[in-house]
Amino acid sequence: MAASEAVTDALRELHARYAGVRGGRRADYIPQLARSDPDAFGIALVSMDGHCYSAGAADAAFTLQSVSKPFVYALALSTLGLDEVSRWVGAEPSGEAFNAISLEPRTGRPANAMVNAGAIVTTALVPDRAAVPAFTAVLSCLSRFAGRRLDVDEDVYRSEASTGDRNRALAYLLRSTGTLPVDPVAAVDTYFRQCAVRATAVDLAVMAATLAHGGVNPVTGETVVSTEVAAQVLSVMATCGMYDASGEWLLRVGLPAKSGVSGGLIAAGPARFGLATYSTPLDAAGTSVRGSAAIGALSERLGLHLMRNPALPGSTVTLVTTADVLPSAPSGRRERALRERVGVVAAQGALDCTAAERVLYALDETGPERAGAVVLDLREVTGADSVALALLHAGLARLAQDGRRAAVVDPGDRLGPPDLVRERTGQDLPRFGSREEAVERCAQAVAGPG
Ligand SMILES: NC(=O)CC[C@H](N)C(=O)O
Repeated sequence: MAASEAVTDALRELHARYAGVRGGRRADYIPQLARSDPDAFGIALVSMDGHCYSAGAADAAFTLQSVSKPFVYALALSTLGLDEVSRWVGAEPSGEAFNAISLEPRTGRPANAMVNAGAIVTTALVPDRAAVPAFTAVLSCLSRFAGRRLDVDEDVYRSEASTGDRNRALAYLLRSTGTLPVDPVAAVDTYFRQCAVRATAVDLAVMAATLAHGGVNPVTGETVVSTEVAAQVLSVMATCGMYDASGEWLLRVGLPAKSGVSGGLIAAGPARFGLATYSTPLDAAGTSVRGSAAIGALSERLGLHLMRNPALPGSTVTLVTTADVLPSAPSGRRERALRERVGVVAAQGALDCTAAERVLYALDETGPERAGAVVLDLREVTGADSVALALLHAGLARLAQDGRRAAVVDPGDRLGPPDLVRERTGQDLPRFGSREEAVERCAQAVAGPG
């Protein structure tokens, strides 16, 4: 491993830059957390291919605390669906601290699943069965996100259970408004256990990467939750994950994230990376000071801000021209004139909706005055998602309606099976193995009989 060490070097550089930052205070309302090492600082990054990079104390274990909340929300969503979960817990930023004693005025629901009140309800929604008690389901879900068997830090659990009256008070308040479906004592106990689950920054980065990867753990390959649920969780993390600092965080860092009072912090770059840090001194919102500085810098350095993510220009269409200018064009006048009326468009890479629009626009650029027929060369296309395919098929159908002939160079069947193409485009689209063959046939067709 040498070349990819450059990624590790970037993390080491950030680690060195922020390790000396002194601000913030460790949480001490859970007495055991005040015993943590304030100097321990770890950073981890996991790619969508499951490659792990880290710097500093990325293997030091600590308790998840509120970082557990999005994953248990994912479990509740997977079990009950968004509509049922939303009957119990909202999805609006509260603008308040994580432990605020406040519920939605009209419904009595907690504002969202990231604040304590909402997380207690979310945990209470996890079915508690004799065969699979609620906490067993929670621990197994968190473990699948992490890709290894996690366990509970019993000291931290006992420390919070013996001092957590504010959360118990919240649970009783919830039951009084009819928004806690189970016994408050049991609900809070499961919630405290979930908060005391132990993991490392590397584990957290794998968990964040699983959300960023549409619910599939990129290290183990296991589908932990559906793509829909992963997107729902990331949405709530983006608007509510940092409590009363969520708006500012989205503005500056631009990533769905979740903080915890034990010093853990995760952020997810959808389809890009899972990021995590560990450092215990916290700011006023309960976020790790070094962690937020490091993840903010990493987002900036890697260009991860969700709203500043332009598609690379010109990376789809590699050629828009008429066949008469291609190197293989014959010298005869008549042949050249016929080939002038054949447009050629070549595309490359993976096609999504943005790329498909570029291809369709390029097809139009070759006609109709200049070219009567068009050859679409898809040999360098590596794949197309269903949205791109639907757009391409519809575009080819429109071309046919306009009376333009089309042919594709598509030996890899990137356009989909011929039956589907026929159904969607309303024609038997001629397919060729080489561009030259396609151009020749189109030129003959444009010339017409004789
Ligand atoms: N922000 C947090 O990490 C809070 C979690 C902690 N267990 C609590 O309920 O107070």
